[in-house]
Amino acid sequence: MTVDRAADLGALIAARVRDVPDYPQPGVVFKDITPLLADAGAFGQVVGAVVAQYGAGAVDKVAGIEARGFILGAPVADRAGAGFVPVRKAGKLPSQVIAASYDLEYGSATIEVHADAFTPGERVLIVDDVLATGGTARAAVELVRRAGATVVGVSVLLELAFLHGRERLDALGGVETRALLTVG
Ligand SMILES: O=P(O)(O)OC[C@H]1O[C@H](OP(=O)(O)OP(=O)(O)O)[C@H](O)[C@@H]1O
Ligand SMILES: Nc1ncnc2[nH]cnc12
Repeated sequence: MTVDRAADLGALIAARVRDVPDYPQPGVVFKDITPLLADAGAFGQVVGAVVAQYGAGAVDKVAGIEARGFILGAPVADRAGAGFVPVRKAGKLPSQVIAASYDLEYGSATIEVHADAFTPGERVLIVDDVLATGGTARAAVELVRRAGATVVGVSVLLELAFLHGRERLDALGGVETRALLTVG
């Protein structure tokens, strides 16, 4: 019997991510990952699946995007044998930063990384929970590249295809976008 592990994991994610209508504003269906995080088995499988996309040792740093990208990105970095770099919302990092601004499904924001977070040529995997319009991930790619490092990919738990984030990342060129589950 053939077991489709990707389909199994997709079904598990679909079962553990809760839709919250009209949050944080009317018309938005918010994808709440907290039930998945609270399930030890599901959380572990998700982290393992992202690590397996590239294999341990294939990336030097994992860049996790505040806030939910921290929750996934830090254990991915640990299991992949990589360092972790926090990509933070503006004004939170203490030392010299580089910044990028962007729009997302429900507003606009600025993210920052420390200017010395990456060594030129380092292989960086960007991790977040949701890819929606792609504004956040695109800004993160821009920051990593401006810091002189190489983006090997963007990995997310959940892609909202109807918001076309993947196309925005594809337009940058050289970015491999992977989602454990794509909806819409
Ligand atoms: O593809 P986009 O349209 O850019 O949207 C995706 C981003 O939106 C959410 O973050 P949010 O800014 O809500 O921050 P949070 O993780 O702190 O809740 C999510 O965690 C992604 O980072
Ligand atoms: N609908 C959504 N749910 C969760 N996070 C998001 N980020 C952008 N859009 C989102």
